[in-house]
Amino acid sequence: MATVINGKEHAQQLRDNLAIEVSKLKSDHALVPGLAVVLVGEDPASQIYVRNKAKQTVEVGMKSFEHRLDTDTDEVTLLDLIASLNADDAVHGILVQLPLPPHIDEFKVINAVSHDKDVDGFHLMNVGRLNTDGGGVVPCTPLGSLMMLKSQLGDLTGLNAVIVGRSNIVGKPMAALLLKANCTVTIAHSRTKNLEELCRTADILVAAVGRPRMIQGDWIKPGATVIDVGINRIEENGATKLVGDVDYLSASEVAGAITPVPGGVGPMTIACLLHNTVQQAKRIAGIDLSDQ
Ligand SMILES: Nc1nc2c(c(=O)[nH]1)N[C@@H](CN(C=O)c1ccc(C(=O)N[C@@H](CCC(=O)O)C(=O)O)cc1)CN2
Repeated sequence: MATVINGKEHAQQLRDNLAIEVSKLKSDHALVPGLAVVLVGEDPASQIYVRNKAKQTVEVGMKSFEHRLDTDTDEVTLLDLIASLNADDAVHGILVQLPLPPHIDEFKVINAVSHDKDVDGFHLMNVGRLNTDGGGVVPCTPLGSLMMLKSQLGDLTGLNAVIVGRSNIVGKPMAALLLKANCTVTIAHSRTKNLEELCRTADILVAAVGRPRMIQGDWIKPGATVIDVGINRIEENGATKLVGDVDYLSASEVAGAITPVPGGVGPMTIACLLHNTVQQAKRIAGIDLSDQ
């Protein structure tokens, strides 16, 4: 049976370290990192994520600013709020929870956040940096996935990585990170031919397609490390259940290590958001990033 990569434990460890770092920033630099989270609408899952983000921000000693706007909020109002957060010295990180209602232009909103306060790594400047000098802010889900992979496998050099899914939030930045870690990287998607065969070549398989239990155990190379990014709510035996993009039962009989859903990548996404906020606060304050 595969080793279970426990995202909750990894996230707790990261938050414990961040709490120490935040405490030092306060005592040595009088700096309290602040994170503003903006939620437009009432998507139930987004409400849970935003609540957890705010709670954990406070738990590590940072300031949390929550902005909840009605579903029918117009784009100009949202852009005005972002402009005021960009100008607010107490705010070092700004996150606009996705998805946004369809009448709002996501691209415009993401790029209205100052790239210095972007903690999602979605701003064009940070996307560009990840794909060139690697110096910008890295999107939280891929960053958390990479941290768990390195902790599980050590050096990733030369490993064959297959990412199923080509989203801007996960698939593409994950590919950039694995490439930087010296993996040989393939991005697969809904139009990929011989997907099962391709998956069987992977030493590292990252599933980020948003299709419940799509990847079966016999698609996995024996001993491979599987990162399941999917978070799908399904109805089963009259109850709502959370499952990944990987069929966990069959996959865990073949894989060497696997992240569960829930309790895998999800908790690390939020912990990495806190990490990115601390990084941005230090950058804005001109504190050497290797200093703490
Ligand atoms: N601005 C952003 N929007 C969204 C992002 C993002 O990184 N930035 N990612 C996702 C949602 N997301 C974070 O916002 C997120 C998803 C899941 C979890 C999580 O902890 N999941 C738990 C299960 C929780 C549940 O019951 O639903 C788990 O997997 O154990 C955290 C964050 C889309 N939007």
